[in-house]
Amino acid sequence: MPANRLTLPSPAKLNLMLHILGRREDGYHELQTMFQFLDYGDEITYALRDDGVIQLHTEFAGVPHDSNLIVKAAKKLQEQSGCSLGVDIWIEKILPMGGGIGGGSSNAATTLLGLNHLWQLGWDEDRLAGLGLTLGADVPVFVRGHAAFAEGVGEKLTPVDPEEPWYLVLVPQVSVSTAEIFSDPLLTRNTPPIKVRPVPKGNSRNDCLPVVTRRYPEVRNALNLLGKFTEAKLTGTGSCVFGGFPSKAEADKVSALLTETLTGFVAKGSNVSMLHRKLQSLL
Ligand SMILES: C[C@@](CO)(OP(=O)(O)O)[C@H](O)COP(=O)(O)OP(=O)(O)OC[C@H]1O[C@@H](n2ccc(N)nc2=O)[C@H](O)[C@@H]1O
Ligand SMILES: Nc1ncnc2c1ncn2[C@@H]1O[C@H](COP(=O)(O)OP(=O)(O)O)[C@@H](O)[C@H]1O
Repeated sequence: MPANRLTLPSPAKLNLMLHILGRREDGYHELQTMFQFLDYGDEITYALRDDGVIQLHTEFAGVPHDSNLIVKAAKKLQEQSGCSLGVDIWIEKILPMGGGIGGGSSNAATTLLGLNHLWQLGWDEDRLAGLGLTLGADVPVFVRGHAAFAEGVGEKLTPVDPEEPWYLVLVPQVSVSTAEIFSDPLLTRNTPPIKVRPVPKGNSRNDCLPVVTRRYPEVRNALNLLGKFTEAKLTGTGSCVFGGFPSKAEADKVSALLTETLTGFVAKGSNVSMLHRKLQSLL
């Protein structure tokens, strides 16, 4: 008997570097970025319904039910698969919104994989990633579940295996809109593409950083404080900043000093997402 209830993790991601190569005719930007997952994230529970209704029971401040990426992902999958089943959904949300750690995209990907399992659709990963891309540029990497060098708008993925340090992630109390940063006239949009693989060391810049720090003093402050202990970087379009440490103890030590005044958390970097590790254990 297949389970009629499923609880799955929905991990965060970091952009270890992010270069902006240019702007396409549709306004989207061509990127080169490196994604790695964190063993840290939300937890989503799905319970099967046989009446076709899709109901998210957890309320999100500022996000109407039908605009939630969890609901959008479920509805699209239901429509495109012609499935007559429905689902009740609850989420324990710990990932900050607008933090550049991909919470919304991750929730959408977890929902696609979770419902593919619960509704027994048998879709393969290519098909799920294709549907995911229509929900957001970052969804495919969460569907694939392996750390990746990404090109295009983030959909051309090459699996990579960077080191897996412990990270201290600081969460400045501001929500940064991705669209706002990409529409800033001062954004660097002409970084030459990296053509050799693996990506040579010294390419860890994030082209969004100058624009984000100019607009958000809170992010500048977090980068300065963390930068006293390790190389401090911005993930995605922010607001979160992060730094790597060789052990949990060292990350915890710096965390104890900085989280007196700032919000943050410590988590292990991971090249195989915890969602995929959990799904593997169900098979
Ligand atoms: C740049 C990244 C790096 O991971 O930023 P974060 O959002 O994670 O900070 C992502 O690719 C973001 O992906 P995602 O958050 O899914 O973006 P989307 O919802 O698809 O796009 C939001 C808006 O940002 C702009 N946008 C997004 C991605 C891109 N490559 N070029 C763009 O110009 C577009 O104006 C778009 O309408
Ligand atoms: N399930 C969801 N989780 C988080 N944000 C969501 C979700 N559904 C819709 N959103 C919207 O998407 C925006 C971007 O969210 P998120 O992916 O967390 O940020 P980022 O891409 O900066 O990491 C939020 O500000 C919110 O309005």
